[in-house]
Amino acid sequence: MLPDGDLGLIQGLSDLEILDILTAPTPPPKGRLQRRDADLDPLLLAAAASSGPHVTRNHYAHDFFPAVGDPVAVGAYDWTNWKPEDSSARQERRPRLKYVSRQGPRSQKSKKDIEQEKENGRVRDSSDPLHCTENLLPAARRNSVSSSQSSDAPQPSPVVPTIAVSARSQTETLPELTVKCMARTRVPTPHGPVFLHLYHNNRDQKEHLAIVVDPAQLQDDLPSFAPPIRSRSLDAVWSENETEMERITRGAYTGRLSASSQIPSKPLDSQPSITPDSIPSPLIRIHSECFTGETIGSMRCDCGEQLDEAIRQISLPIAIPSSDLSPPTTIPGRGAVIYLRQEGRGIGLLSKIRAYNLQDLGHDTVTANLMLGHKADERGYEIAGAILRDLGLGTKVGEGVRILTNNPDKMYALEKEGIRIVERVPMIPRSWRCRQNDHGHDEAGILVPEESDRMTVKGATMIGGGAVYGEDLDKYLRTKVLRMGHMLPLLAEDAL
Ligand SMILES: Nc1nc2c(ncn2[C@@H]2O[C@H](COP(=O)(O)OP(=O)(O)OP(=O)(O)O)[C@@H](O)[C@H]2O)c(=O)[nH]1
Repeated sequence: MLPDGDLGLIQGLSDLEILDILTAPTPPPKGRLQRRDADLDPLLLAAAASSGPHVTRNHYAHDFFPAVGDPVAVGAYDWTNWKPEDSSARQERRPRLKYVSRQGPRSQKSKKDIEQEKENGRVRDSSDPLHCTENLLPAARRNSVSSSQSSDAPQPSPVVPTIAVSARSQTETLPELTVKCMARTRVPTPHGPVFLHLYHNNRDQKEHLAIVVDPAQLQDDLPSFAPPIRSRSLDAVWSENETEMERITRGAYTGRLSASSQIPSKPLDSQPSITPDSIPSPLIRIHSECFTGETIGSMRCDCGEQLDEAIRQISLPIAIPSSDLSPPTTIPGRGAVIYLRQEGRGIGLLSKIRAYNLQDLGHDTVTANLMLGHKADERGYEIAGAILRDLGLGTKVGEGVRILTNNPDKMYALEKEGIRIVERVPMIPRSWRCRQNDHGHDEAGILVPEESDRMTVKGATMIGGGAVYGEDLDKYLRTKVLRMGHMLPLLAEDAL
C-alpha cells in the first residue's frame, strides 16, 4: 500500500515505471515512495513483467534494459547514470542462497551406517544392499528408524509388559523384548469370524496386531480337536484387584461373548499347546502393513490380495483323515495373521509414496528404495516372533507352524527368532493361478475364480475381493521374484 502523499506521484505511470522507481539503486527522497525490499526479488519481478524478449537479472547490465533511453519518469532513477556495483560488495550484502540436499550420497550414508553398526557392536556387509544380512538387520535399529520416519504412527501409552517372551539373546544395550496383548475382540469377516488381538511392546511405539482364526473357540458344543489359540499375556492376571468386567472388556473371556454369556478366561499355564499328530499345524502369515494395497485397493502391489487370501486360506475347514474309530471329518480352520506395522517394507508411507514416483519414472521397487537412501527391505521380525510365542504358535516344544509366504528372508528371520516352521505354503497371486490353471481348482485344491471374476478390479484387493491384475502389479511381482528371491513360479514371458 502506498502512502496517500505518494499516490499523485505515480498516477499516469506504467507498472514498469512504478517498479523502476521502487527498485532504483538510490531510494526516493525520505517521506516519499519508500523503497521496498520485498521477499521476492523486485528486479526479477520487473523482468517478469516486461513484455519484450526474455529478460533476466543479468540483462540489467546490458543496453536493452527497457527503461534506458525512454523519457525518465518524474521521480524515477536516471538509469543512464547507473554503474555496475562491485560484485564482491553485492555478494556481501545479499548472500547467495544455496540448495543443500538433505539426501547425502549413498556412499557417505553407508559409511555412517557402518560406523553406527560398529558402535552398536554389529558389523554388516553393506556392499550388497540386497544381501540377506541387510534384510535381517537388527529389528531394534530398524524399528527405531521406521518409527522416527512415520510420524503418522499411533502413539500408544507406555506399556508395562507382564510376560517376557523373547527366546533370543539380546545385546547389552537392548532390554529383553516383551510383548503384551492389550485387547482382543471377535470380528466377523467375509471368510468367517476372527479374533483381532492388539499388542504393545517395549521396542517400538506401534500397535502390532494378530488376526487369530480359531472359530472353534466360539462354539462351546464343538469337541476340541486342537488347543485354542490364545494369548498368554492377555489371559494372565494383570493385577490383584482386577475385576471380571475388566477381563471381559479387554477380551479375556472364553466362548462367544453375549448379553447372556460372559465367562472370564483363566490364566493359561506356561506349557505350550500341542496339536495331535492327525491335525495339520496351524497356518500362519506374517504380513506387513500396506495402506495403499489394503485400504484404497492399490493395484501397484498384491498386499491387499495377500491379506485377504491369507485369512481365506487359514479359515478353510481342515479335513481330518479317518481312523479305525471315526469317519473322516472336518474341523474349522486354525491359524493367525501377524500384522506388523512396518509400512512400505519398513521405510514408512511417506518414503513409499516417493518411491512410487521413482517407479513411475521407470525404476523398479528395489531400485526406488535404494535411490531414496533406504535398504531394499528394512523390516524386522523379532516382534512377530514374540507375538507367535505369546499365542503358543511355533514354539520349540509346542505347535510348529505352516507359513504362508514366498519370501525366503522372512523364513530365515523367523527361524532365527526360534519359530519352528514345519512347512512353507506358497502365496501364489490369484491372477497367476487363474492363467496357470483353467480348470476351476489349482493344484493345491484352491478354488480358482470363475472367468467373470478374474479381471474384477473394483475392490479386488479388499478383504473378500477377487483376483487382481494390472501392468504395475505384474512388474512388482516380477521384481519380487527376480530381485528379491521370492519363491514364485515365473513363466518364461515374465522373466523378460
Ligand atoms: N518400499 C516399498 N514397499 C512396498 C512396495 N509395494 C509394497 N510394499 C510394501 O511391502 C510390504 C509387503 O511386502 P511383500 O514383499 O509384498 O511381501 P512379503 O511380505 O515380503 O512376502 P510374502 O510373504 O511372500 O508376501 C508391505 O509393507 C508393503 O507396504 C513398494 O513398491 N515399495
